[in-house]
Amino acid sequence: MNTTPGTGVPLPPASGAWGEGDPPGRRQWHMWEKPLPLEAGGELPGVRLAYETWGQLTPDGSNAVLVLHALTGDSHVIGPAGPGHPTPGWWEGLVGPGRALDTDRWFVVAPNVLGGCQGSTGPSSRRPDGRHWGGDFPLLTQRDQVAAEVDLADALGIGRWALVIGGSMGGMRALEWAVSHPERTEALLLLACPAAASAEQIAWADIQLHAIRSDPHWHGGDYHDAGPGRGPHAGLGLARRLAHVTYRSEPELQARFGRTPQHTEDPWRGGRYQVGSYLDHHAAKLVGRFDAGSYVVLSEAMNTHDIGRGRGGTRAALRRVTARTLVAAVDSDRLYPPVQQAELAAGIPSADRLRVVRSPYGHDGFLIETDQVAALVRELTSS
Ligand SMILES: CC(=O)SCCNC(=O)CCNC(=O)[C@H](O)C(C)(C)COP(=O)(O)OP(=O)(O)OC[C@H]1O[C@@H](n2cnc3c(N)ncnc32)[C@H](O)[C@@H]1OP(=O)(O)O
Ligand SMILES: N[C@@H](CCO)C(=O)O
Repeated sequence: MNTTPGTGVPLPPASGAWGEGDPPGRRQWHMWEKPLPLEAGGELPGVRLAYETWGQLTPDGSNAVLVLHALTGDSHVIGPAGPGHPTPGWWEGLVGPGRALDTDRWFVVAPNVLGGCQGSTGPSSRRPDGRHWGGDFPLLTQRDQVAAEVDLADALGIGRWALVIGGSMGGMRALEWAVSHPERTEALLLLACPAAASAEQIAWADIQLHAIRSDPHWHGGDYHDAGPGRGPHAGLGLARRLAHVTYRSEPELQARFGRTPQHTEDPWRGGRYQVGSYLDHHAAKLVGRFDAGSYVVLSEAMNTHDIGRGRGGTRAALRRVTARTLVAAVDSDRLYPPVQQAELAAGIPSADRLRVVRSPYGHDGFLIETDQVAALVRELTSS
């Protein structure tokens, strides 16, 4: 078995690893019958969205909740790792019987984002002619991704979501839902996301894109047929290392790792500090479960995020939202700082005051502080 050097984490085969195959489990697929028209022009044929659901849809369709994942998430909100699900659920504490999104009450739907690599159409998927999309996969925007999710909602018979919830990239799509389809979004919970990607967010993403594209195994994105274990793994690993630092806070890293060497390694003689080893670990885990092409497509899509584009600017766009809304910031988030969520809370007429998730963990706080997120869900769904 090929493994990421020095980690033992298995590398995916370059071909057939993502976006294809129908592993057993709860995952289902929705196929678009027509090509999806894209905001940047052109269209995407053969679109499919992978999704998972929990609970039962009521006959009037009024209890549906849409959960939207972040950059490297997937449809597997809860449940163990298994075939097709390399990680256990990423919001385990939030969804299930007796939890804030109580599946005895709510019908919870979680799609894998368009452009992703866990069942939905993305660069590692095959085009109608059988070749991988690779570097020919078109530029997507959040609006395209939401348009694909609208078709899924229609297919499931959901005319209006009782709640749309998302953090980070998922929050961008949740916002896009509420702005483009206010009549279909009854309540909205936005976590750690902006109205538009800022210069700094674009800058961090650009550096990550450079890391991937400068990997000699990138081949312009056409590496999916390169053979088992071949792909821009080093570039993707670099991108994840950098991103992961932005996902955490400086005080957390300092308190947790300080200047401590990793076990018996000596940083003065080529060994690693603990924090370097920690980043190596997260890089290797991502390389083992995620497609670099999807990472590029989704990062570029996040860079296009600007809720006011073509809508008379951010303030005018936010005024379209009619959903009962809560916006929450993570107090230590240096990637999507609270000032961005304050702008959302102030600009959405139906939003209550900005809520703050207290966490030492930085941006990842929206994934880690599930008790605080659960309290916000309960507040929003009890009224
Ligand atoms: C919606 C979505 O975003 S879905 C995708 C979410 N999941 C991911 O992004 C996976 C990457 N992980 C993360 O982003 C974060 O780990 C979270 C948010 C999921 C969880 O955060 P935390 O619970 O604080 O985990 P933390 O960052 O401390 O990482 C723990 C891991 O680091 C490892 N680790 C800790 N210190 C070191 C070290 N010195 N050297 C090597 N590995 C280390 C631990 O062994 C543990 O490994 P494991 O996850 O394989 O069991
Ligand atoms: N850990 C999250 C952070 C981005 O919000 C992810 O990988 O999706």
